[in-house]
Amino acid sequence: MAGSAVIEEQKFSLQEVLDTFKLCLSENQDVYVEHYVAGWRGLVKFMNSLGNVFTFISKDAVSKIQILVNFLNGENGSHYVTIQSMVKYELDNQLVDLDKRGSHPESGSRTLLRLHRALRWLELFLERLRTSTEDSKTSVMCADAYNESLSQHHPWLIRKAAGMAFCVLPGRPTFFEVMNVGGAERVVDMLGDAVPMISKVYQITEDLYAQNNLLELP
Ligand SMILES: CCCCCCCCCCCCC/C=C/[C@@H](O)[C@H](COP(=O)(O)O)NC(=O)CCCCCCCCCCCCCCC
Repeated sequence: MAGSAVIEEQKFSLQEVLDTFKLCLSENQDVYVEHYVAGWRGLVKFMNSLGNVFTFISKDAVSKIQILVNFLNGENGSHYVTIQSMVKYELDNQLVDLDKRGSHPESGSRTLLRLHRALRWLELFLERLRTSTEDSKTSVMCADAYNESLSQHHPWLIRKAAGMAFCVLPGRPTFFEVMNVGGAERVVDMLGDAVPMISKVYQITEDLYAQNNLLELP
């Protein structure tokens, strides 16, 4: 048993994780919640393999993933198959706290919005990684991507803690190794494939939330 766990760990590749985001889009450009959360699960697994410093970040991501999985497996699960159907169902049934937190503090819509904002960070970070050179610093790329996106939604204390976590990110060579995709050239190819996909999922979600005035959900 222990042996097979090790083999499984060896097989883990960021390529598979990012491929999950490809599965998110339906023919009609709806976004499947199941694959969206599976993508995040994989990312969290990757982040955990980088060290314990990231635990406070992964804990929050895991609890948000769990909220969405619970909806998906719950009695109203059929409404949670896509982000589009989830938003419609929750809005039609007044299941979202729109202005301030009240009786629905953990709606699917507000929970997914948090991951959606983090997806923008991921898109920016991966794009930086793709165009980086041997002497680029992952900590700087990560911080720049964060400051340009997610940090705007975080209070000072979280920004401080995130900044400290970035400082202990492994350097680019180790980072690429843990991704387990192959040499730098293969990583660049893989990212060239994955980033446009992630951008698309991000943009579709962003448009949906904007149309419904949900971008500032408390
Ligand atoms: C690999 C480096 C990992 C750097 C991760 C960068 C993101 C930094 C985010 C810091 C979040 C700190 C935790 C707390 C967050 C919450 O306050 C906050 C608001 O929630 P609330 O409205 O319910 O209170 N939550 C959030 O914004 C959601 C954050 C979700 C973060 C997920 C990060 C997963 C990172 C996956 C890394 C994968 C890297 C792959 C690159 C090849």
